[in-house]
Amino acid sequence: MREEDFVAALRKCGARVFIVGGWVRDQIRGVKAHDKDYMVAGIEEKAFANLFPEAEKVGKSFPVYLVAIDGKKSEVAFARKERKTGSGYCGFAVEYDPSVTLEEDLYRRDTTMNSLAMELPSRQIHDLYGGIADTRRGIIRAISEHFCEDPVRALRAARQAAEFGFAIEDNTYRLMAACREELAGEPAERLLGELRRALRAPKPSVFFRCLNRAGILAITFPELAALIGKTQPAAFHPEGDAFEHTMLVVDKVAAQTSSVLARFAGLVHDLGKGTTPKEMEPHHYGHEERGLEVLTAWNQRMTLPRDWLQAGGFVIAEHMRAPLLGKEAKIVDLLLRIDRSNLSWEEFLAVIMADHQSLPDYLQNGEGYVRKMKQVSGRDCPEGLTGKKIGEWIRSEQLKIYRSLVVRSDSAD
Ligand SMILES: Nc1ccn([C@@H]2O[C@H](COP(=O)(O)OP(=O)(O)OP(=O)(O)O)[C@@H](O)[C@H]2O)c(=O)n1
Repeated sequence: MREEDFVAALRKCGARVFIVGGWVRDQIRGVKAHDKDYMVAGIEEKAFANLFPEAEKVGKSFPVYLVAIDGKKSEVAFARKERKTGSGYCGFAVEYDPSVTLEEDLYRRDTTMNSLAMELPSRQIHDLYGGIADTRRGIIRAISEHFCEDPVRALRAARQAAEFGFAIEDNTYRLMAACREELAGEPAERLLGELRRALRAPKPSVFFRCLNRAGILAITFPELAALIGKTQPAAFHPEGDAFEHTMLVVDKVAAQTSSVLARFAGLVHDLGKGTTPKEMEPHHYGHEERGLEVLTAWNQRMTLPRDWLQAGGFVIAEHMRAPLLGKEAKIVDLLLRIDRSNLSWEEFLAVIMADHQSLPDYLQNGEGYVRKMKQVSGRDCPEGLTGKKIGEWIRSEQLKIYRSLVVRSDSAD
């Protein structure tokens, strides 16, 4: 159905139709807007369903319909009011009868930039809370004290600050802080959803810094908050403590690759520094082992995506020794391990480079070396070898190949 037909049918029944939220905000930002969300006011649900029998009802606590408009399935919601009845994001009573007005619907939303509505067909923008000015000035501002009614809005604000390069104003920080208690009871998937989107941002560090400034990093991601104040040798880390170092690394990885997997691995590479005994600081001997324990505990707390867990664990275990190996046999083992990991070479090297600033030849050219080494096949082994002996022969052949390649690349200089 064409948008204009959808709108005309509703207006014939006396309803008003709006595009709301992120799409309108992104028009003002002048960036390619994502999917349109529609909101209708002044119509009974039954009348709507009769008008669009092909619309698919979704949403449990309040009706949202999926309607094919201009070739895309778009969400259509009814103007609604929300009343807090208990804790957490389920503790709401929702009212959505036809008497609910545009003003009431916009008031229950999170921030001014997300409260803009474009009425159709006139395309008039309703800006009740100064959302246009805030969007133009890059300011994230809660509409009212209702902000705290969904505590995950605190993470949304921090994530949108990272995504758009916007600043959160002071009173909104206060409201984010007020979400503290209820955040502890939020489902992990909602927090991880925001973390995933924050990791896609150009500078993911902004997300963690905003949470920290609001005093809620320790509630949401205590493993990262534990890095704050953990000192490091100044000669190697002029940037400051282990948290500052982690923020630097995650942003550097983000500058190299759009891979969320690599960015997560960068985020967690030094988690073990958060549990270094005070008397050992500024050194963090054994932080690789401790880091794996912290990641395991984080996973028990939140159930991380399996591929994040794998990539994070791999980088935690390898990041210190990977660029410092001397023995060829160890280098060959490492190169084969990297190849078997769930990170691509580009992803792994982006993290190591962000952490160490430079790469030895065996890492820089590692992918090519491994490609050649993997050509060795057990089928070519000398007759009479069996079982373990075949494995040993393959390894010694791979080592020979590695040695020949390294010599060649050295002499080519
Ligand atoms: N916790 C939430 C989630 C959403 N919204 C409102 O619902 C709209 C649509 O939400 P959603 O599509 O999740 O996000 P957007 O803000 O549209 O944009 P983005 O996906 O870029 O975050 C938001 O703009 C906001 O008005 C809200 O008030 N509180």
